[in-house]
Amino acid sequence: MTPSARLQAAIETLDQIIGGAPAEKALTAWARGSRFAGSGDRAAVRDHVFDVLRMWRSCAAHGGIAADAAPVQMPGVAETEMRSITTTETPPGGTLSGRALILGLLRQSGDDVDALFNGQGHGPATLTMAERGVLAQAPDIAPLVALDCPDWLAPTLRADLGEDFSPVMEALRSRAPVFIRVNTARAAAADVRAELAQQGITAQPHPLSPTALHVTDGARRLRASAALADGRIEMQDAASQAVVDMIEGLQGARVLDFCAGGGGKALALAAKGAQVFAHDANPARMADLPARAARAGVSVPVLSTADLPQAGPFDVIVADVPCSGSGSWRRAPTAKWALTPERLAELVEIQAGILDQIAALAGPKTRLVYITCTLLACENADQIAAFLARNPGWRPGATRRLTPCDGGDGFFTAQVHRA
Ligand SMILES: C[S@@+](CC[C@H](N)C(=O)[O-])C[C@H]1O[C@@H](n2cnc3c(N)ncnc32)[C@H](O)[C@@H]1O
Repeated sequence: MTPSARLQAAIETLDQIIGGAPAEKALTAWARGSRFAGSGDRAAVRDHVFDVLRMWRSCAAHGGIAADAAPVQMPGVAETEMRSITTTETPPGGTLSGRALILGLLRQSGDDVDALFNGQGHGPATLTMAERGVLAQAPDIAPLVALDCPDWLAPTLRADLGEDFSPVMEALRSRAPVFIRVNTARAAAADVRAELAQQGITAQPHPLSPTALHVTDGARRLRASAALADGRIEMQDAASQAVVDMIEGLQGARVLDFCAGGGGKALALAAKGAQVFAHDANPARMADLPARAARAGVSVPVLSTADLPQAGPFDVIVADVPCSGSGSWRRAPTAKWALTPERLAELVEIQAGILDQIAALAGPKTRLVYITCTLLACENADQIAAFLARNPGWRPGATRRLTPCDGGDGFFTAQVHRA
């Protein structure tokens, strides 16, 4: 496919998303109906679509969508949770469309729109007079639109991030870097790097974690690598690895991963020599964990809620709680537009409940480790302060907050100990 044809495919996929289709479904449907597309084409179309999802507001504004244009219905989000995204002061007020969004994207990246919208082959039709009119005008983009920040959340993010607000919001507009975690129980990082290099995959050590390698070239070849297939590496963000590195004394420790989900943290904990037990309120989320653990050469027994009271005592209980995910909006950009004040309040309540649940499971020597991938203080430091206020028998321990400006996703971790 030509670069223009890939853009046209992204335009059509975005039209499906505007119509209410979840992004992944729309991309899969396009790929199924486009057997001629190779893996490079599919990757390029996906990149265009996700670039727009990350920069939806600014793409709409640069594409000439006016403030009163149709509300953006983010894919996979219940109607009650949908928020309208308005792009103020952007004449002349076209209709929201995949074509306008892609125009807005190209305008921001400085690409030659005329050369790409050339009407040839399967590429987009040539520019209309109205589109030429939009492109001819100097864009007048409000600062929060330029940062692709939801208006309602800006005061909170500003207060919580301080001078990091703009750099962090800017970073969240870009693609996330690709990281792997070397399973150091099975392989040395240097050997993995050398093996990957032979397959055309360049991976560099990263300061966030000694187990992290930043894949700077050939990331798409990872899926076919023997190291991934046999559990010597896992796909895992570097900051996600860094928060596990913070937990001391893991060798031989009995650790409960209370919110294990797919098991990313559980496997990282086990690789450090912990005897890890996995639990999740939604056991279906742990479906892949046994196979992943076997591949990594560890055993991670799954505990049901009914098993928990008898399974202790644990040296460490980790709660990688559900959160707004604001630290990982690069990877899951629709979450940025789907979050509402009501959902955030609900998450804060769930997190407080989980902290109380793990405290109730703790023995006299158990340490609690709270983890989120959010940047919001109400889900992070404030949550821990509220827990300590409710529970005078606990004292604060090590805390760390990472933002995308540190290189990985935004993460927060806080440990609490018996007073
Ligand atoms: C951030 S995800 C966990 C990610 C996982 N630890 C990893 O590293 O791949 C949060 C998980 O918490 C689970 N969860 C939500 N509410 C819970 C609760 N009250 N008790 C336990 N787990 C809960 C969700 O099902 C979800 O799998």
